[in-house]
Amino acid sequence: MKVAKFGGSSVASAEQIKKVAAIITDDPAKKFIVVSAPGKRNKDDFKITDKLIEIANRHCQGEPYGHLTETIMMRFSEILDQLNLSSAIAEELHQTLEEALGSNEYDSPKVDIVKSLGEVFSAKVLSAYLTSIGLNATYTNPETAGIIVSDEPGNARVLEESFANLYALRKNSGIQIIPGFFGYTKAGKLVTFSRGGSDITGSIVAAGVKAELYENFTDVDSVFTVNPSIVYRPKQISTITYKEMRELSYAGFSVFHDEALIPAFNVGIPVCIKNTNNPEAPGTMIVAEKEPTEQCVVGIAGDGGFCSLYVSKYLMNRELGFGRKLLQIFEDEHISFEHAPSGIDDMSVVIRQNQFTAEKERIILQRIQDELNVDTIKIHRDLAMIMVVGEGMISTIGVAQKATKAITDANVNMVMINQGSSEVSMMFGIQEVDLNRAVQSLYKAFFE
Ligand SMILES: Nc1ncnc2c1ncn2[C@@H]1O[C@H](COP(=O)(O)OP(=O)(O)O)[C@@H](O)[C@H]1O
Ligand SMILES: N[C@@H](CC(=O)OP(=O)(O)O)C(=O)O
Repeated sequence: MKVAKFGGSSVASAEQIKKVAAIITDDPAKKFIVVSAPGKRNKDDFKITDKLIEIANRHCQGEPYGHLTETIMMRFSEILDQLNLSSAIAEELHQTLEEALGSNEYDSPKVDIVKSLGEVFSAKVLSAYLTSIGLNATYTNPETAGIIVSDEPGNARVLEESFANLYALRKNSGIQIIPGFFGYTKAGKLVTFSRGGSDITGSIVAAGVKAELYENFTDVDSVFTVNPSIVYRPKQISTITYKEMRELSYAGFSVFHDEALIPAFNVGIPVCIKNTNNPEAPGTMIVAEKEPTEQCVVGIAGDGGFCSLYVSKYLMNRELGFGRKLLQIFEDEHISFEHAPSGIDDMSVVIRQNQFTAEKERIILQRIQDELNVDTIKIHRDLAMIMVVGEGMISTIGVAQKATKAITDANVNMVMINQGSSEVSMMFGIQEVDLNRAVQSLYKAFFE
């Protein structure tokens, strides 16, 4: 039995939903279907989730949002109309949205309820359509399915008991359609995962029902060795390990959420990335282990939006607790760090720039001066991190040399180099403006 997740691009229009229905009809093993909210129909289009977030924000700030509700209603009405389904689902969406918005007060749990509606109604549309073509399909809410999550609005984590709850769904007959992207706390509050989180729901469901395979349907034939918006028609990856994929997803391969691997990995379920628009293509298999190949680098990813705080202090290495005290300051300010490369007398803390508001920066710099008595503090802004990833690179001669040469050939300055402790990646910090040039040069060096 398989779990299939269809992303926003796969349910963006009636035409796409018909392709999804054909894929489900063709494979009776697909018993659990997870769907995202309708996404972009072309590159200039909008995602329903973005509009819902804008509605919630405008509502909280007392700004008009009627035109956005209208836009969402039009998209759903058009889909329903073209699938010959009753418009009742669109009316229900309108009513649910108004109820979720309720009072004028800013209330973050309500934002999550509003954000989830794209997935809820996408799942309702798909189950109605599958039923209309004669399949036994039922809409299953994550609460009924037993997906229990932590109370972290917009950034939920799955709780262990979910898996046993989901296993119980196996006894139900027919095809169960589950909206992705959210779960419920033990107290019954709806909380969403981070953006792109329907991939996480798919993985949780696959782990819970002990599926033989988790298929993640999107709009590309495979995971490519590099983001296709940076390199034209890059090489495809046929097999990749969980470890490699997690590093690459984290570093910018937006095709699959980096938090979506662990649930499936923990119970040994392989994941396959496939194309709704070309289901015949074999896709990319994500597995626990693979045969070593001569080419140890499997992919190159890069992402911007980082900044780094560098401190140096003579004899830092001999000062007991220095690193802990520095990181404690970030923790006290509720800032999580991404990397913390260090030397004998210096240490950098790399964080996501959007966490580093002017106020936080002032407090952190002040505390470092007052409490740690450092010699130097420097902030590097607008950084990008590039990850060169591949199992086996730790025992392959010349990978670092090839990578640094490629970055140098692109005339890009390296602000930071870090051989990840994971042993499957090498990280380079560069200025964000240089990202595409550096990635293109690395691609050429490793894959052309
Ligand atoms: N290395 C990569 N391989 C394949 N696709 C990638 C990669 N990096 C980024 N992408 C982008 O990810 C997109 C698919 O993810 P996403 O837009 O979230 O799809 P969905 O709507 O199915 O959830 C692709 O269209 C592609 O532009
Ligand atoms: N709709 C949500 C969740 C999701 O996973 O979407 P997609 O499959 O389109 O990336 C979002 O936009 O974040």
